[in-house]
Amino acid sequence: MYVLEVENLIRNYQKAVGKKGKEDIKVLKGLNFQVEEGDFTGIMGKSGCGKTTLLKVLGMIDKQTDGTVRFMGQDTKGLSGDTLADIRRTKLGFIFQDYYLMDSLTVEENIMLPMILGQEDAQKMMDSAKAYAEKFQIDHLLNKNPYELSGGEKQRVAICRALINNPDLILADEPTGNLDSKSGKIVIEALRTINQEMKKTIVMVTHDPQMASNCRKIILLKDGVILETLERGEKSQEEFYQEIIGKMEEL
Ligand SMILES: Nc1ncnc2c1ncn2[C@@H]1O[C@H](COP(=O)(O)OP(=O)(O)OP(=O)(O)O)[C@@H](O)[C@H]1O
Repeated sequence: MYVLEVENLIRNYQKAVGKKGKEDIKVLKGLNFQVEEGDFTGIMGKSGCGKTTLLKVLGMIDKQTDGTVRFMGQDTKGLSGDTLADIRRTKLGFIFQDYYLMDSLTVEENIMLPMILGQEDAQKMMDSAKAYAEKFQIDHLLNKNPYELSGGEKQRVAICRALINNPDLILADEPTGNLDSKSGKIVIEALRTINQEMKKTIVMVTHDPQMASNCRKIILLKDGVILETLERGEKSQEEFYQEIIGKMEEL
């Protein structure tokens, strides 16, 4: 089963030229790929090549200019804003570099937020939040506010929030980008657990080859097209890391 099917995906932005003119900036120039259920797919490429743009379209935060994105077999093109918002809240989990936690809420409330918006039963929400917090060793922080936490702890809160509705797909944009290497390792370990134990499908943007070597597959973007897709296959993580480093020179 494909979680995502992307066909001829094009995303242009418009730039003002002179007083009245407009010019297209072509960012994604016709991408084709699929993400299978259970995949852990990385997206890599130079700064400005369109990684975040792609993740936003896959996460239905942004719309493509042309082409097709099917999520769980459904073409997202004709869906209303409300339907897209429902899909984002119930079927997708987002993890961002900057965490996007609400400082005015406790850690527990932050984790429960997608369920609160869905008006779920209070006890069910608290039980789920506690279970995920225990799984990622932040249960002792449930009554604190995000501003009292380290970056690595914040990102684990964001991971729990991303999982709380049992989504079909997790989208992560540079999830270790703001973390030191020790916290980054804890976060990537959490993502591996989510993928391998919980069988969640993950698409992760990263510029870090060490992070990327945890993926099963890597899409390399260059100049708005897919330069190559790397498969880990039977390679060890170290061998895959070396392959990624080699390919990065071509980006
Ligand atoms: N809303 C927008 N309007 C116009 N141009 C945009 C907009 N968003 C992004 N761009 C441009 O599109 C290109 C791709 O941006 P994007 O953020 O997707 O790149 P990226 O690969 O994620 O970069 P980085 O690794 O630096 O985060 C860049 O040239 C950027 O300036």
